[in-house]
Amino acid sequence: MSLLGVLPSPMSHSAKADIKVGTILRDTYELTSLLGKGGMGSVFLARHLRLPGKQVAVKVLLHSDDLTEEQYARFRREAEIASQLGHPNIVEVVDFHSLEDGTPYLVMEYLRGESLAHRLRKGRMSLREAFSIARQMGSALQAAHRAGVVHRDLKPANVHLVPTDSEGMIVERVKLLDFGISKLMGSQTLQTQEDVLMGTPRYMAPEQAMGRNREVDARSDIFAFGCIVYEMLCGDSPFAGGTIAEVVYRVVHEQPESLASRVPDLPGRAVAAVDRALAKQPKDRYQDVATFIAELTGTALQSLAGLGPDPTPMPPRGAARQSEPSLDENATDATFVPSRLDGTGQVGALPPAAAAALATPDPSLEKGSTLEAFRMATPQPAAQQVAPASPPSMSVSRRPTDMELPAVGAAAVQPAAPTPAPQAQPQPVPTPAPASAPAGRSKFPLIPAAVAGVVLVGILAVVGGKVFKPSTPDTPPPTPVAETPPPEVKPPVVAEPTPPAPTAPPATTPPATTPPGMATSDTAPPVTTPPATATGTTKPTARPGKAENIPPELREELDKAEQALSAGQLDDALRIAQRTLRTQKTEAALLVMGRVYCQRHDVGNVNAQRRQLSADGQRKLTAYCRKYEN
Ligand SMILES: Nc1ncnc2c1ncn2[C@@H]1O[C@H](COP(=O)(O)OP(=O)(O)OP(=O)(O)O)[C@@H](O)[C@H]1O
Repeated sequence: MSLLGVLPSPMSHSAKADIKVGTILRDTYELTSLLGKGGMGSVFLARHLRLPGKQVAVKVLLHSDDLTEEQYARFRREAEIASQLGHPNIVEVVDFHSLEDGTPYLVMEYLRGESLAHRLRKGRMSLREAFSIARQMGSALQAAHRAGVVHRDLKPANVHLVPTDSEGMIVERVKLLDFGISKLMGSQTLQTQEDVLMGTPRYMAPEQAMGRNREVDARSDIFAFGCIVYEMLCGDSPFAGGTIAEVVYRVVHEQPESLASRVPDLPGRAVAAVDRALAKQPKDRYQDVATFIAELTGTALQSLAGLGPDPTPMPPRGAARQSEPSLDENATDATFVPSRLDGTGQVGALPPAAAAALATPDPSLEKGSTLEAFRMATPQPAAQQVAPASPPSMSVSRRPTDMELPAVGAAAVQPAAPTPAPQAQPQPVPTPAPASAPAGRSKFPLIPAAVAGVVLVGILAVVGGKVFKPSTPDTPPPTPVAETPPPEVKPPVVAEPTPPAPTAPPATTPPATTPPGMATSDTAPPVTTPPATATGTTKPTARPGKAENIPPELREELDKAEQALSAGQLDDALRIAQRTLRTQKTEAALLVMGRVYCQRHDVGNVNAQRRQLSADGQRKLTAYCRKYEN
């Protein structure tokens, strides 16, 4: 059953009020505090009422009485994509449901720690720390791209740094968030329509800033990734400052100040890699994330993903109608989502204040979101960002400049073939419309018009030459921060022909013991055809009716997962088992995961695993879980 099976049709959503702290969703999740508000909804910390001690983050779609199909599709997509990618560096989605009134919500793992955006307020990072984060991001992005998904809204706010226990040390695990506007490669759904601005201007690739959404592919993510690496290494984003129009202009036309002049002690290799990632033309950028990471850090990105059959990309969902933009009134540093240049008069229909914001450089935007230009020009309520409830303070000290990392000799991942982008076509110059907003189109009529205006400005800038003279960014010199050892990139476990990802370090190997109540044969039982996954995709499934054919290197990984489980290292067991699923879906991996969830009393996930098991596997899991009841 698809995640959407539980939801009513979009048109039936009728929530009349914002959800409040204290609300209990479906007798299961009690909202305990507000974590923040984004463009799509509010994110709450919540506790699971039947699993004492289990905390989750619940994202509830706001204003669902005004919900358009596009917004609904975006929300649904976020849930589906994150749950199906199942990568240790991508936030885990554990549930998706709707309130009695139809308001959809999605339940994610609760991420402690802080966003990369928050971290970057302290200034630039050491090379070592930046590389560690970049490698983990790269691993997640590579998995997404291989699954046919382009994120399209990579920015520091969507990268979370989670302090994690590993092998007796605290390391930081990167988690990528917010697949809300991601695009399935080759899909022609709403997300690929032309002439709309989607993403966050400061991190948008030129083709994206121009609204050429059919040209957006994995290489657009690489551009955004390059912007983030630039910012980590020098403390400022490459295209920051000024109005939205100026940012768009710079993204499309101007080279940012070279990292070499801003941070002279950076290795030339890193400078060159970032320069190439930021190339204006997709064909001049890296064609895949693995090559970018290899050239940036000097060490190839490793992944199990190349070992087995590629996961089947999720089929595009029914194309939802392109309609209202989905910027929420409370969006903070939010993402632009579609506002059409459809000749309805919305193009360029800027309210005077927004038009002024486009034309006038605003130095106060140096550090903030480009969206803030509109917020300042339009009477929007202040955005809310609420600090997480008692985030553990993670004192990760950095080392003094550590400009060269030793290369870990490792086999390069065979890069996935990039999706070729169509040749850029000259864009027609839209005719500016009168500066008045059409009434009654939206609850927040100014923002869509303003967003559409940005696209117009971007296109005008591209086609008509230098429309705006951007102000010279007044950037303070980077402050070298002497800090500490960031999370190490762990030495890989070599598995032939391709070693596993360095972002998911293998568990230390405890003595192999059989887990309590689990026969050894549980790890590779004969299986029958498992039912379709909860999300209805066609990932490789275990073979029916005979023992699984598991390659030796995968078997080795599964053994490690078993050993970690029996040693009580649940995180490691889960991570290793999940990692193997990216190569081949096996009953053994599903059983390891199911048993981890049993021990954690995570009923929802136990059931999710159970549904994918053979009858025999289900029996074994049930027997095992009995021991952990109560
Ligand atoms: N799983 C999570 N655990 C902890 N905090 C989270 C989680 N998901 C989101 N948040 C926090 O909730 C806030 C809102 O997040 P959300 O993804 O809705 O919006 P956003 O990314 O800020 O905006 P937009 O979606 O418009 O780009 C952010 O501060 C984010 O860090």
